[in-house]
Amino acid sequence: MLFHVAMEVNLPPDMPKAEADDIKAREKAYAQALMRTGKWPHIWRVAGRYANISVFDVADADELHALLSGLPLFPYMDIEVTALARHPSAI
Ligand SMILES: O=C(O)C[C@H]1C=CC(=O)O1
Repeated sequence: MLFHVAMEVNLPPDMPKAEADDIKAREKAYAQALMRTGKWPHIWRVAGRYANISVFDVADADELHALLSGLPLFPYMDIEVTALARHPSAI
């Protein structure tokens, strides 16, 4: 099942740089591990914002929630999820 996921990151401006760098490094490792499994096949930076548009390919919304809530940056993200269904005109 495919989901369109929009993530916006809002790190506190007063977070120490070392802490922010550590979370970002753990986030990258977590995200790339999921990409290698095929569960996170697309990620695009939203130009001009600390945000991304992603596509997840998972069994259901419960699996998606488990993966998203495991993101190291999850406590600092606003996330919008849209379930995708096959378009009748798609070939
Ligand atoms: O940079 C981001 O968009 C946030 C997050 C999502 C994947 C990743 O590596 O970082």
